[in-house]
Amino acid sequence: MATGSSEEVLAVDVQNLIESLNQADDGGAETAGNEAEDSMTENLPEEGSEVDLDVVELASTGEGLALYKGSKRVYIVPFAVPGDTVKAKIYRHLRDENYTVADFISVVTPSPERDDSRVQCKYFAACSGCQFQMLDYAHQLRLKKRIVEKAFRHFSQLPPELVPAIQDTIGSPLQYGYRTKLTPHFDGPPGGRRGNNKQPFGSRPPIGFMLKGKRSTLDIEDCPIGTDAVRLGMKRERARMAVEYGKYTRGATILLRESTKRVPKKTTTTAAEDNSSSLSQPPSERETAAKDSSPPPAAEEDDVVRVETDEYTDLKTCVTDNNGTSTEYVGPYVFHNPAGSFFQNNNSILPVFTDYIRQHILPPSPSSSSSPDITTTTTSPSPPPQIKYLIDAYSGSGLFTITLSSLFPGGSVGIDISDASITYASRNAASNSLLSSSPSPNSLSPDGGVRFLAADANALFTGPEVLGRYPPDETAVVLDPPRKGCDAGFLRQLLAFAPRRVVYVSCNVHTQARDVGVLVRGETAGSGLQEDDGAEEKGGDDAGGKKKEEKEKKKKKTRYAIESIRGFDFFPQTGHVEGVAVLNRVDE
Ligand SMILES: C[S@@+](CC[C@H](N)C(=O)[O-])C[C@H]1O[C@@H](n2cnc3c(N)ncnc32)[C@H](O)[C@@H]1O
Repeated sequence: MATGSSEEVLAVDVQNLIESLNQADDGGAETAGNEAEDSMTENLPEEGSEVDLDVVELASTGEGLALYKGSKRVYIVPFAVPGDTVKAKIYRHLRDENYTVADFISVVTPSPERDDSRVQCKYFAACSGCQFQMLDYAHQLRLKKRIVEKAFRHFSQLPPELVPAIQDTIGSPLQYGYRTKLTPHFDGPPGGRRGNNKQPFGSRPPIGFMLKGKRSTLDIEDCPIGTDAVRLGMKRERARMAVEYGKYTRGATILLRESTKRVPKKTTTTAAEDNSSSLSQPPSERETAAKDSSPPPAAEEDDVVRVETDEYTDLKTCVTDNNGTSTEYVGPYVFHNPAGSFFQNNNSILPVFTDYIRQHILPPSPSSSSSPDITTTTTSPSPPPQIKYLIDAYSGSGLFTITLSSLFPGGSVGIDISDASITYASRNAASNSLLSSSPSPNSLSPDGGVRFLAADANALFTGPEVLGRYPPDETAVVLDPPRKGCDAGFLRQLLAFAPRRVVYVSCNVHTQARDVGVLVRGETAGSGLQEDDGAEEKGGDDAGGKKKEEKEKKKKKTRYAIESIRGFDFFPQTGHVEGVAVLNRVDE
């Protein structure tokens, strides 16, 4: 079970529910372990039978946790919310995992929170996505706040006093029609083993998403969380497959990625053209339209969705070529991306989200904060130095590096393991007039510009570039790793580097909580760095004294305090939430 995986998250929720049931029980002395054993020896309903279950909790994976006839065994049932009584079919009793998995059949008595008229998708309760559709949106946001709370309670391994109250989840402006990327798939023809099956399909295979709880694909005509352009793309791809299915001998995933061509209605000076546009200006004060060098949409007029505003017309199309380019606008910035590589999937929330990161990447000014600045040492009356440098680890095609760069006069560097994303990141910096004046495209020199490096994030700490050139006291780091989080080596090196401020963004709040726990507990700065042999100390001269002082400093523990944590709803109708944790180095 990988840390922060759905299986682990579910297992933790089940265990906590069993413990709370035990505590509520009169005979509370019984342990969760005993209870689990009892639940396996009790008469369990037969696999395949249908039973009524009372849903008492919502797991952080989006499923309901239910009980059967007063027993304390936990049943996992999807598409159900606390307060529901549902009819479910027992799928499997999992002895090791200590729970039973069941398929949802129907609602017997609805929870007061449930209103099925809210459901906008005809595949609800069959497709594995979008389990929250029956809930009011405000309620979905409250549930996501709770998911973040539980993640930090159970996965950070921090005492409660070190975790501030989780703030309210910021909602998505669009709650349907928001996903700029969908990837329906189809399976290969039956009867063959991977790769060896050369038989063509006899008819168009089902194209869609996984059936909930099954290893088969549900044919999906339309997906209402997709944007209009993506939904049109889905229709077009299904029509193409109805003709071309015979060409395929294997299963495949179809890329549907929205791309925007922005056509201004009146001439505006672009940031790229305006030489007076200063890097230190916030984007709101720059001219609006960033230079768009994207090609015009090649699609037929029928495949173009037009979105009109006072200033421009957006022509939205759907890219299906993984090696193609997609273009998105976030506020005044334009981003070109390799269509098959990572870019955030909900464009509607990105202006709100990137503004929030802009507001929090630097410490609050003393006048705007009632609490003392915890990065200021208590013994020194002098204010801490200004933060001038930004490191964007796991930068993708530069979303944060570019939207934050005007706050960092010293310079910004983004690093990502994907060559394609970094090639586009440099192009995006140019399109937004932010390229460094330094001639070498891979140079990290902090000269006020924006730089990108195609490498593993650990490379930040292995060369002299960042360690030598980005003073930790004047550097902020934004982290946005993939779902599995940061690796232990990266966190150790980050602690050794000890930047003043860290903003950790993640689409998996469980691995985020784990990693934030590591940063808050801290490690000895300098661990992993080469130790000196202490020869100079023996002389007891000035140089020796300095060396000793230096060594003492290295031994100091670097740790962080959490300033704030909150979720952003990038994924309405689902149980997923994007977390943002803001951390300050604690100087002791
Ligand atoms: C969640 S995405 C974030 C991208 C970007 N911050 C954004 O919002 O568009 C995670 C990124 O981490 C990159 N990545 C994965 N493993 C990495 C590693 N070991 N070192 C550097 N980047 C990595 C992926 O290529 C991907 O672009």
